[in-house]
Amino acid sequence: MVERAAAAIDLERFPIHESQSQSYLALLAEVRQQLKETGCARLKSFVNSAAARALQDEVSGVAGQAYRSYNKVNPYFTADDPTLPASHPRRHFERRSNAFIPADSFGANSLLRAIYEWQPFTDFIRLALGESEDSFFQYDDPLADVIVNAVDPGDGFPWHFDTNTYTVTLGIQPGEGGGTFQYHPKLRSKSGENYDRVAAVLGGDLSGVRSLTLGPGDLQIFLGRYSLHRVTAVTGTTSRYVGIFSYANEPQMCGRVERTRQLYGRVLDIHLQREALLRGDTLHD
Ligand SMILES: O=C(O)CCC(=O)C(=O)O
Ligand SMILES: [Fe+2]
Repeated sequence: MVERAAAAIDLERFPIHESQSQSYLALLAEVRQQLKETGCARLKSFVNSAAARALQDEVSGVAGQAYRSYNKVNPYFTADDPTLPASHPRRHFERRSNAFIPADSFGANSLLRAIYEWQPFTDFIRLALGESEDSFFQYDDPLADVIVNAVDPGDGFPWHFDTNTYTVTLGIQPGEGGGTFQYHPKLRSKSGENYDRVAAVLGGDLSGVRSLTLGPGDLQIFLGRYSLHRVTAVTGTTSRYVGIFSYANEPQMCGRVERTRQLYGRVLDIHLQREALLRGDTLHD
């Protein structure tokens, strides 16, 4: 498993297995700089082309297991607030169609999982994000630790801020057309929502917006909590596949029961048990 990850990653350009080397430190500095400047770091062809093709085959083989859910969302995933003016960003709702291929589709033989499980990969992501060993853990959720976001032709993902601080994605299949990842770097910050500028982008002002297509094998580290972003509608006949690797700041973190049911259409014992632990009982509300 470990060897598969090492063989899949272009270690000449991205020597993430040699943490003491000069080139490792240079790579780390470069990624950190990109994150500081734009909130988004992209390592093009991080996975070599043979492995990228293998990932495409692997994901196509389990795409039928994707769970689809449809809803209307605002950029903050919050409920409508009729006390605000109609033009307020929190009242801007767009249709979101979402299909996640759950993590249990990627078992012990999965190359996508092998990359996620490779310790040098986790360490590199952790250091790039400036996290310490006691504040950075793989997500402990067998349905959600490593998943694929599958966007079918006609679908997209409207403007939003992520709930989590960062998202680590791996391009697998871009789709024929569309499916562009667009983001406005650092549109909001800890100190303010910047609603005026958010409203401008929602209204079509793309002047501060950057666009990129995540090619097969490209790795992206993105600080999605502060940068408004979307995926434009996919066109053509093939779906867009992006692997999503999840991490948490505490050990043993897994999804809440309600949210897991929304995203995957089912829950596992671990979700019920952890929630019971948190709540102290297993009674229904
Ligand atoms: O598919 C992508 O490139 C990003 C999706 C995204 O923004 C998200 O899952 O929050
Ligand atoms: Fe996002």
